[in-house]
Amino acid sequence: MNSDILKVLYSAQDIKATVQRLATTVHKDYADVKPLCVCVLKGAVIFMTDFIRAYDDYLEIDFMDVSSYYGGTTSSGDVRIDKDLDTSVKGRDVIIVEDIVDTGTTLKALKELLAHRGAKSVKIVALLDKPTGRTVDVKADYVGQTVPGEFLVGYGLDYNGLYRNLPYIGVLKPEVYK
Ligand SMILES: O=P(O)(O)OC[C@H]1O[C@H](OP(=O)(O)OP(=O)(O)O)[C@H](O)[C@@H]1O
Ligand code: HPA
Ligand SMILES: [Mg+2]
Repeated sequence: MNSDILKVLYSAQDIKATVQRLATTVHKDYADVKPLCVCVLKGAVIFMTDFIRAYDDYLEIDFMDVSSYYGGTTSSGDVRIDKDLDTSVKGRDVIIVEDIVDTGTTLKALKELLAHRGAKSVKIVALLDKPTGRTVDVKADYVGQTVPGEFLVGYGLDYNGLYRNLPYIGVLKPEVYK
């Protein structure tokens, strides 16, 4: 699996420091509230589990499965809800926890949906932001790292369902998907 990686962008240690910084920054804005952290399956699952443990205060969690990629390296532009939340977001301060903002399709749709359902506030914490990929107008409120326009894998990010379990984030060798 490691031999499929062209270069490592963020080591496990880099990611740990980034996640801790994000949790501390986000917490400052939620000092008096118990936010509902919504993990966007499956990519954000690794980030979410580390983020909530670095967040040293009351919070609740829930999960939503939204897909727009269907296994490839380019977005289809459509978003499909495969698993909905169990929790009502009405009146809640929601933090969407996402691994990467690329075209922005997933997060724009999700943010609008949760606001429409009556969330008191909806903010986005994204471990990675790939601004060169953006095709729709959406911005994460908290960003861990801004990344170049390459296809990344590891720490939750997949190619064809694989590489999510890499402890680091790296660039896949183009010959793997070409
Ligand atoms: O900004 P976008 O262009 O929408 O891309 C970002 C989304 O794409 C990936 O998820 P994907 O839909 O591939 O599903 P997964 O999380 O199950 O890997 C990634 O985890 C983000 O959720
Ligand atoms: O760079 C990426 N890697 C994996 N999944 C993704 N989904 C959007 N961008 C990416
Ligand atoms: Mg995802």
